[in-house]
Amino acid sequence: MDGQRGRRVLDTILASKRAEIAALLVAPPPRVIRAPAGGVFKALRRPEGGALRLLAEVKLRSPSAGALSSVLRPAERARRYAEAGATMISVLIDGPFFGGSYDDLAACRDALDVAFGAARPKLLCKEFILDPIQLAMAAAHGADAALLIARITSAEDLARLADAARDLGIEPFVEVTTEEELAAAEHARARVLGVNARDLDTLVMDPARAERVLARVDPTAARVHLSGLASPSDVARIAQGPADAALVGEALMRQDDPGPLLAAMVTRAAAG
Ligand SMILES: O=C(O)c1ccccc1NCC(=O)[C@H](O)[C@H](O)COP(=O)(O)O
Repeated sequence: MDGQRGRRVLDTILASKRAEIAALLVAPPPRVIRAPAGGVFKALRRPEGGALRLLAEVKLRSPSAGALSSVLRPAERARRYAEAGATMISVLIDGPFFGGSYDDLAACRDALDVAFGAARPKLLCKEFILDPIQLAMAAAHGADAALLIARITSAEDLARLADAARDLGIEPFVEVTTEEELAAAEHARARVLGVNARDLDTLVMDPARAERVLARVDPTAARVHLSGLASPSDVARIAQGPADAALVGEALMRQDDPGPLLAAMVTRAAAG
């Protein structure tokens, strides 16, 4: 995909978010509140000599891939991810571009609570967050952590949003692409840091740049590789580097039953 198109996609997503935020600010608050679990940082840290943690994503479609599998409903897919060994489940809640919703997040949380109780994987709300009202929605619908994308905010707004997330008891999971964005994440005191191999302005994958930026993240943080992993051997390659965890979306979403592929990835995450 060319760079111009990527920038247009991100700009269109952000324009749609601003309209959604305006509507959320005048809507009644959600009626059911689901308390966050805490412990996200610890869950994502890789023990000395231990296995890379895996995060599995629910995204029904994406601007780069188009439609993905919808055979399993999000809650059933989240349950399969948990059974196959995911430490965290990321739920894309954007509707217009990714086919998700806050209701999907709540359904995943309720299903995981029933099936696994306190041993359930943590839940990440993946959204283009520009305003604290979106964090309140994420918390109410069952998130333990919320994605904050350094590319789409100023450093000061990123720090304010990270504080607002902590005030709600959810972990700010800050996504960066470049060294400059890493500095903004550090200013926001993020301790869970994702480095995206996909540049959101161009939608182009650059694993070498992701590896370079990840190597510069404070080693006391939970360091997460994001995007572009398609196979167990891709996971094994990341497991040999400094990352604590890696997130897999599209490759799992291409599977009607993601269990076998995720289980094979979990095996290679341990073996390196
Ligand atoms: O996935 C996209 O096309 C996309 C477009 C614009 C903004 C964000 C986008 N994706 C978010 C992500 O980076 C991924 O969902 C996530 O890291 C998983 O990546 P993958 O395993 O490559 O699906």
